[in-house]
Amino acid sequence: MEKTEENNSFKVTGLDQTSMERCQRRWMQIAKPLYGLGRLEDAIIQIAGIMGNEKVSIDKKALIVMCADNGVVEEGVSQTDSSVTAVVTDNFAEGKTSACLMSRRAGVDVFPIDIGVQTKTKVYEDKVAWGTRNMAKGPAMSKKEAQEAIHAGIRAAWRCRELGYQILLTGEMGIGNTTTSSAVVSVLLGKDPKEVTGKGAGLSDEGLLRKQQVIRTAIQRNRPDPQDPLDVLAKVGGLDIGGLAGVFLGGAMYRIPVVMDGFISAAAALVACRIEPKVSDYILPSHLSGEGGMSLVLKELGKEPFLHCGMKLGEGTAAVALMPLLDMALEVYRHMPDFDGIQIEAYQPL
Ligand SMILES: O=C(O)c1ccc[n+]([C@@H]2O[C@H](COP(=O)([O-])O)[C@@H](O)[C@H]2O)c1
Ligand SMILES: Cc1cc2nc[nH]c2cc1C
Repeated sequence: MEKTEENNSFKVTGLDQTSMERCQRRWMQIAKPLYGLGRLEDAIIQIAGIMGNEKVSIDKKALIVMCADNGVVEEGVSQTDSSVTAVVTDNFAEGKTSACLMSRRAGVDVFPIDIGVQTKTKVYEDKVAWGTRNMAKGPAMSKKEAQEAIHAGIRAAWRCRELGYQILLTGEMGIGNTTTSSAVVSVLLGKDPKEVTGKGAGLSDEGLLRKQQVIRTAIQRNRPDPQDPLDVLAKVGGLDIGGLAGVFLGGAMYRIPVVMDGFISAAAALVACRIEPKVSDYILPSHLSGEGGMSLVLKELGKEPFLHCGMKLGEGTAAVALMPLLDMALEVYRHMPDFDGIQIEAYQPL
């Protein structure tokens, strides 16, 4: 990525070690088997390091859903056509999506953003373009558009911080975005499209072969530079991926934990970490999406998913699904007696 004034403003500092040590000490004092809550304990320690406070709180949770269309859909890479993006985006406005319903149960507030749907929608608009161009024929976006998408994501993170949100969850809606995500991951990890591409929202075996070939063509035609994440995002990515990369960057800049969702969100996290590697400290994974190269991205980012449910719905659903687990771990962290407390109770008459 070129060194511009804007790039230099991605200021990310490290985790607060003192808060992490205090948090770890508290976990060790709690009257339970040592490391009994496993990686849920690590997650709370990580959040303490991000917040700079061992008194961890993630009561206010925001799911940011980036909605956008992808020009490559005209190549027949998805089982539905692009009009579905706008329909589902509008359903977000009415709370009628899987992510909205799950969020209602998990105490998460949902913020859908139209960053690039090809028609007018009913959700908050921060449109960089009316969809991207077909990457099989030329670059999906200009570098400026890719940069603007990232900045829209940073703005969304900033607005959430201003509203007092303590954890950000990433979600997206965009027909064709498993194709763009596969292309981005293929280039950034140096893998053949075959290794990272899955059936998305439900392609046939034949459709999958076509999708892999379209991705191969797009990469050959545009020759994105694997050393330049912005170039990769612009040429074979999408506005939703760019927006989510911005949310990851913004979360790290404003010291708010950001939860990764599925494959599209993982591709965005990869872009953000290639722009600024320190962003990785601020990312919590949620699940192992059944889609394509998810495990390769998780490995590259050094993240172990918490959930292995075979989910691949997108919208932020798996990030939301992780919230009750974190809330339960926090309940123990905050309220469980420590070993001393238990000893005192043991002397009470039965
Ligand atoms: O998150 C995932 O891993 C995931 C995997 C497969 C499909 N999706 C969702 O399905 C849509 C993209 O599927 P497709 O086949 O049109 O690329 C998009 O709106 C995503 O939210 C999401
Ligand atoms: C109906 C539908 C809902 C979705 N939500 C996320 N991706 C989606 C794809 C389809 C096709």
